[in-house]
Amino acid sequence: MKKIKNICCIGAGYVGGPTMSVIASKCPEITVNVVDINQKRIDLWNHEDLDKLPIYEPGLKEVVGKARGKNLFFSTEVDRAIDEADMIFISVNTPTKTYGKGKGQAADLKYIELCARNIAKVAVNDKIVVEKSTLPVRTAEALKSILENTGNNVNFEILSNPEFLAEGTAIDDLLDADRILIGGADTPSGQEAKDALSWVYEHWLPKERILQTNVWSSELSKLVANAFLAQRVSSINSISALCERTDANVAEVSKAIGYDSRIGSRFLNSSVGFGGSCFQKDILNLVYIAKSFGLQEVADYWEQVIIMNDYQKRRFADNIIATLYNTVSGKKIAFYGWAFKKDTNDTRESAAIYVADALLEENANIVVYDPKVSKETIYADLEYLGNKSREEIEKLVTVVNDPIEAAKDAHAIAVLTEWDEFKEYDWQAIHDLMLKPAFVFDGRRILDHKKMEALGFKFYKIGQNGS
Ligand SMILES: NC(=O)C1=CN([C@@H]2O[C@H](COP(=O)(O)OP(=O)(O)OC[C@H]3O[C@@H](n4cnc5c(N)ncnc54)[C@H](O)[C@@H]3O)[C@@H](O)[C@H]2O)C=CC1
Ligand SMILES: O=C(O)[C@H]1O[C@H](OP(=O)(O)OP(=O)(O)OC[C@H]2O[C@@H](n3ccc(=O)[nH]c3=O)[C@H](O)[C@@H]2O)[C@H](O)[C@@H](O)[C@@H]1O
Repeated sequence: MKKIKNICCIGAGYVGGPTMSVIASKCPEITVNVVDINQKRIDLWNHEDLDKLPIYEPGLKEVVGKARGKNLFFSTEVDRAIDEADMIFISVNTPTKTYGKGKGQAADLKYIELCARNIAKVAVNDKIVVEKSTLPVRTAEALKSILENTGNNVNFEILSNPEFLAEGTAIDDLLDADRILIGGADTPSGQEAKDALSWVYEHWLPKERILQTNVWSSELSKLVANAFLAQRVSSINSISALCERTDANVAEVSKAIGYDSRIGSRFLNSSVGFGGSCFQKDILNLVYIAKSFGLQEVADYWEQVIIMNDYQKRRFADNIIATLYNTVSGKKIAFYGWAFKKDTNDTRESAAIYVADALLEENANIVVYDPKVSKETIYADLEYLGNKSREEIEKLVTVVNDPIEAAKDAHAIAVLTEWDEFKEYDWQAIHDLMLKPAFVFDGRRILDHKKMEALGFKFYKIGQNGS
């Protein structure tokens, strides 16, 4: 069996960085080069202070600290890394297209294509090329065509190996993955490539968890896994609206249905809406693919997951406005949390951005506190939406490093991320500092209804009326 000696990963982002760090730490005999065109990002990966890594992920700095400089290297020398590698992972971003055909739905594959052309140009010996990025089903076909038509007559074996890690738990997810999915061609060289990649993962995972399939099943399974997960969140969020009208409690409903082993209890936490760089992007991609094959009903079915998520974010913002006597103009509203979930500094598609946008439309003054997100990121997120100028945003939105300061003289607090520290605050002290009546809108269901009411708050929790 072919034993891989040198791996190159193109793309040092939320997936490339942690994934390759774990591979390097578990496979000391393999040299792993993680390369990126973003010099600033690479400099941070190489920062001597491990607290300055470009990504915050529990356990990441320990893994990087163990392997970096030994068999794990971060650099911008893309061509050299491609040349030296037997196996090349492509882990670049695949955002939703913002222009042209498929705008707003299809995946933008320009970065993938650039990688393929670069690999083809540089490679002078056979390579296994692994799709790590999430891609539309049948992308491997396009990759193969580019590699074979622009390459130096070497053999490229293409595998699909989608990543299932979740941010905030990336290291644990990688170390103890439920499964590893490897799609490849059903030919002797395809089988050899699949076995070579399986061997890498077998350094720390039992063989039974490594699934081999054809390429198309693997590519499609990644989109389907995210669609099913997001669908569960939208399903329970749709029920949260019904709970608020009927005095049912969404947590009790989740628990009651989750006890059914066919349904299962995970991923049934009602919230202000799912965020993150992938759920929406991947479902839109699935919708686009279904439409492109003329499967309109299939497309409509999955699009509803996004529609429900948008509804949930809007509903949360509308409830704040309605509860604050139908006007938030000039009122100070503190946001606790900006990241799309706890334990990450990632804010892509975070519900907080959309709730803020809706309140800014009503001229609210927003003060944000998030333990891991920078001021610049928050401003950039709002600017990216394009509804307000940078100047207007800076006038209406303040970012602070202290949750108590955020609460001072606020009309309301909205909890947008489920950071553990929010549960530990001295909420009595916070209440004392706020204007009265002091409103708290819990979009993450992390605070106790009875306690908050006993402290004097007017307390609103997604999916639940009263205690
Ligand atoms: N973020 C997540 O939790 C997960 C993401 N994925 C998928 O993994 C892929 C990557 O996602 P992230 O790591 O979050 O993206 P990211 O945006 O954090 O990182 C991508 C990196 O690729 C680099 N890059 C782009 N084109 C390049 C090129 N031609 N040469 C060298 N570097 C280049 C960018 O500079 C960037 O640093 C996406 O397809 C995503 O859908 C899959 C599972 C989980
Ligand atoms: O392809 C990807 O990018 C990844 O997308 C998700 O991972 P991630 O987005 O990092 O985080 P999740 O834990 O899935 O949370 C996504 C969003 O749903 C929300 N959520 C999740 C679970 C839940 O019960 N309720 C809920 O509102 C979270 O707060 C968050 O905003 C998947 O869980 C990963 O398996 C996948 O690899």
